[in-house]
Amino acid sequence: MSIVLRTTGLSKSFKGKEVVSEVSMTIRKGEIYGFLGPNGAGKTTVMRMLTGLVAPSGGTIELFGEPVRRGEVEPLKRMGSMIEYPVFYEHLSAQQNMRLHCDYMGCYDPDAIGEALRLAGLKDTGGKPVKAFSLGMKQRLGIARAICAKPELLILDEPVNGMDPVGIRELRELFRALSKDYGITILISSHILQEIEVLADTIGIIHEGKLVEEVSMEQVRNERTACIEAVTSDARQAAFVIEEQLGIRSFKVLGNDTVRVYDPRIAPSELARALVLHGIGLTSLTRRNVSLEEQFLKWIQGGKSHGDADEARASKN
Ligand SMILES: Nc1ncnc2c1ncn2[C@@H]1O[C@H](COP(=O)(O)OP(=O)(O)OP(=O)(O)O)[C@@H](O)[C@H]1O
Repeated sequence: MSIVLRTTGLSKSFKGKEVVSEVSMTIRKGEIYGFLGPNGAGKTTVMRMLTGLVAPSGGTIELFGEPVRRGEVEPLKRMGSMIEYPVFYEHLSAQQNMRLHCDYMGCYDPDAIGEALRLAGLKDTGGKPVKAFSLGMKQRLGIARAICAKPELLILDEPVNGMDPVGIRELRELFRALSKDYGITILISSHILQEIEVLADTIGIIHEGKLVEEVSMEQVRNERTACIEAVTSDARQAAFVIEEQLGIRSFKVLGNDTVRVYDPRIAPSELARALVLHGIGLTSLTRRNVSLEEQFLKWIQGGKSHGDADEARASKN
C-alpha cells in the first residue's frame, strides 16, 4: 500500500518550549488513521504543521511521496482539512460559503457543492444563514467544505466535538463512506478512545508531544484476545518459570502477584501445571481480553506494548 503522508522527527516549539517532539508517523493510502491523545497532547499542532498553517521547528513532512518545502501549495491542493472550529461568513448560506471556498480552491465542478452538502447531510438548508446553524451543522459544513474539492487526504481535527450521539453516528458513517466508497485517506484526531476505536484502521497515540505508539487496529484486536491472566503467590517467580521453563517471551508482570501471558500457543492447563510444579501458588487463572482502554492508559503512562518481556525481566532483577 502506498504511503500518503510520512513525517520524520517532526517537532514544534513555541517560545522555546517544545510541544511536539520528534513525531514520525506514516499514513497509508485509503486508511483511516486515528490520531489519539489527551487534551493538550499536541494533535492540533501536528495537524497545523501538516496543513501548512504553522511551520515546523524541525523534521520533515512527505506528502504523496514528495518532501514538502516551506510555503509550497501544490500538495495542499490535494488535501482537505478542518482544523479546530471551522470559521464561516456567518451571514451567508451554506451554499454561498461553499461557493466562496470552491472559487478560492479553483474547484469548478458544478456538482461538487451539492454533492458535498448532500454527503454531509446539509442539502436542505436553503438560504438559511450560517449564524442560525447549530454547532453540529457548522461541523458538518466544515466537513462539506473539506471534501468538496475531492481531496485525496482529509485531515479532521476532533470533528465530532460537541455533537450529539446521533450526529456522531451519522458522521462516523460518512467517514467510513468517504474512505471505502471514495477512496479518501483520512487522518482524524480525537481525545476519545471509543470514537477512534470503532473507526480507525491504524492508531497513532500522542502524549506530551511524543508519538508513543503507532499500531494497526487489527494488531490491537488480535493481541488483546489472546491473554491468560494468572494471579499467583509470586509474580516474579512465575515470570521466571514462564520464560525459562516454557520458553515464552510474550508476557507481562503486573504488580506482585499477576502475570499476563499473550502467547496463543499456551493452553491455560499447561500454564497452570508448570506453575504448580515449580511450587508457585495459583489463586486464579483466567482468559481475558485486555481492553483498548487499558492498553491506551499503559501507552500514555509510558508502558510498552505487551509483546515485550523487558518489564518482566526488569522486575526479576
Ligand atoms: N500558538 C501557540 N503558542 C503557544 N503554545 C501553544 C500554541 N499552540 C499550542 N500550544 C501549546 O501546545 C500544546 C499542544 O497543544 P495542541 O492544541 O496541539 O494539543 P491538542 O492535542 O490538540 O489538544 P486539544 O485536544 O486540547 O486541542 C499545549 O500545551 C498548547 O498550550
